[in-house]
Amino acid sequence: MTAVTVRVPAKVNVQLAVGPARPDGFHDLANVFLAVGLYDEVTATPADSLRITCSGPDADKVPLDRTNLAARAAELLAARFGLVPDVHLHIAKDIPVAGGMAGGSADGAAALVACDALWGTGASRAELLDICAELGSDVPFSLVGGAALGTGRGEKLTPLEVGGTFHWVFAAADGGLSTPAVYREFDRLTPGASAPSASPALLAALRSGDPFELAPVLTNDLQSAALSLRPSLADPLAVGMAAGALASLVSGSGPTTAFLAEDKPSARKLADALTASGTCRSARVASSPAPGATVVSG
Ligand SMILES: C[C@@](CO)(OP(=O)(O)O)[C@H](O)COP(=O)(O)OP(=O)(O)OC[C@H]1O[C@@H](n2ccc(N)nc2=O)[C@H](O)[C@@H]1O
Ligand SMILES: Nc1ncnc2c1ncn2[C@@H]1O[C@H](COP(=O)(O)OP(=O)(O)O)[C@@H](O)[C@H]1O
Repeated sequence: MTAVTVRVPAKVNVQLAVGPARPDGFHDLANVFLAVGLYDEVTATPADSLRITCSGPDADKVPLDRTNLAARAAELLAARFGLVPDVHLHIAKDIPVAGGMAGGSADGAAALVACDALWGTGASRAELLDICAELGSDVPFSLVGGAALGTGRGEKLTPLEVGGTFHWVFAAADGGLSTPAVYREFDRLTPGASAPSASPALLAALRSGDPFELAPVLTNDLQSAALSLRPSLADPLAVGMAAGALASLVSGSGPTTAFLAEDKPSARKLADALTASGTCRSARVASSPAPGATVVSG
């Protein structure tokens, strides 16, 4: 095989319930992930050494060294199967970088699937999920996609049923937000956070597929922390509501903001209003759920 390309989705957290900091520095979560149809593609080709390249509007913000999650994925898979990770991984990036949409996690999961296919390692699903969890808390979800409840630090997944298609707008912001910094701000703002649990109303709304049922139960415990670090995020959130969003929230640790729309035409109108408002860098329409990391060629 000469090249394998894997397509992998972004995510939005439709519920992000955060507990107190654990002794290991992580937070226990009830993290309801929904994969959305904004995609990166990772192409693996044989090479003399491990090399990362990246294209796309945000490419200059992506590290091309061994800290890139795609590179780490190749190294971990190779180590497990006694191989040398000589591979060129090209990332065609469309997911906002450091935007709270798990773009780096997506590339880690995609690189893992691509290298597994290129090298013929034949890793089991359980082995792949194990490596994903080692790469980062959000990486297992990027592998499976769809919708899932993540517990522990978000890496222990239970698949969830989604009864229909939800239409979203995602407004990218200038500059990223550091995930550890947002969790630290959450700790400062929320002394005595209680143990997180999934909301039955939220799970029922996902099953219903009805955006009017989902809108009032969307929650993100990191939103106040993201707004505290970046108060200007209140502007796109307000513009989106005024322009007819059923709900608006910060995506994960931000600073991307997410808007739930009634249907696709409403989402397009909402995206136009957000773009025209000048309160965001760009606004994109996407629907959910979306499949996890999938080989698309090779
Ligand atoms: C907040 C969330 C919501 O899905 O994602 P983003 O919105 O940033 O994409 C995740 O919890 C981010 O997951 P991920 O980005 O994979 O985090 P990791 O690499 O595992 O950890 C990075 C750092 O985030 C903090 N962290 C992460 C997960 C967790 N449950 N508790 C934490 O406190 C820790 O400071 C950790 O050192
Ligand atoms: N493949 C990758 N794509 C983007 N960022 C990456 C990647 N690998 C490592 N990173 C690092 O991870 C940080 C967080 O990026 P990202 O995963 O896009 O955001 P978030 O954690 O908010 O979802 C980036 O600032 C970058 O330093």
